[in-house]
Amino acid sequence: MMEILLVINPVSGDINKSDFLDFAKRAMSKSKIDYHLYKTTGDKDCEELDQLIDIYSPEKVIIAGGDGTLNMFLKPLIKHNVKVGFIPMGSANGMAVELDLTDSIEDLLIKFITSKKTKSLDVLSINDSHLLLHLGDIGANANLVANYDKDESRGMFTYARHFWSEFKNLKSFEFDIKTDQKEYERKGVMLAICNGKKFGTGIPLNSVGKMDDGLFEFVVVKAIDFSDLLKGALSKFDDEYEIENLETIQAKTATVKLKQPKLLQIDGEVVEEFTEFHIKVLSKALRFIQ
Ligand SMILES: Nc1ncnc2c1ncn2[C@@H]1O[C@H](COP(=O)(O)OP(=O)(O)OP(=O)(O)O)[C@@H](O)[C@H]1O
Repeated sequence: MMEILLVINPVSGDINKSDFLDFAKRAMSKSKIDYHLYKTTGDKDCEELDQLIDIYSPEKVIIAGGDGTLNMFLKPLIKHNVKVGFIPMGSANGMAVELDLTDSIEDLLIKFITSKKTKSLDVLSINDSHLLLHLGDIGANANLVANYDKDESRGMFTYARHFWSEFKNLKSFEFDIKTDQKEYERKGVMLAICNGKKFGTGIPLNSVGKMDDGLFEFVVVKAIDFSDLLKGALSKFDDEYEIENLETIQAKTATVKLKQPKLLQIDGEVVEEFTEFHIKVLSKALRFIQ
């Protein structure tokens, strides 16, 4: 059995990964680790990874890329029940905050190579076809991500430009949520689906989420004013802070119905428009290396 399959997204976050790759190759050769390297191409990567795991049966798959890169591989990672390490090298890296991956990328790699400990994380299944590890939403943020994706320029300035234009033009929309417990009729500018606590930019959107509790949370954002956003951004370091105008609804399963079709964004990637979707928890489905 092979020890490690290292997956690298060469384009994520506009970061050059050749130094990291050199470091990884040296570290693994020095430790006499049997490894295989896979660089993503942006085409059929998920199927490729599924086949590589079939062929090599690695004990661990370590993925270096952005949140979207990790999300893209959830299906085969869960199917093969392999141990997973994630090295955040994307532009926003919300997952890194959530998973507390604060060490340097080199230290993280060494930890993932050497550690035998794992923690199993829940994954959310949407309409039995899309998997969500961290956070999804419809409304303001999904539009923001879609417009940012279409823009040829990248980076924080471009993101900020889209951020302001999106949040200036917020329109609420109506939706019904039916959970395993209760039914809700709501209106808001954003409906977030959270497996964990943190929001992409560090805003503590949901304070009750745990990634291994068999539950997920909806956060209904009823209206955002700029002072709330500012407070949210400034409270990065203060987990106690919660933005007003938020309602949290916890569930094991749920169906969401929208009056009009809306874009759904999952782990930083825009999926498609939905008027109805169903969410369930795949309890402790992903074995994450600690
Ligand atoms: N070699 C490649 N060339 C172009 N695109 C790729 C390549 N490999 C992977 N991708 C694409 O990269 C995306 C995932 O990027 P990811 O979200 O991890 O990085 P990111 O830097 O956070 O992205 P963004 O800049 O959009 O926030 C997927 O859509 C995938 O198809």
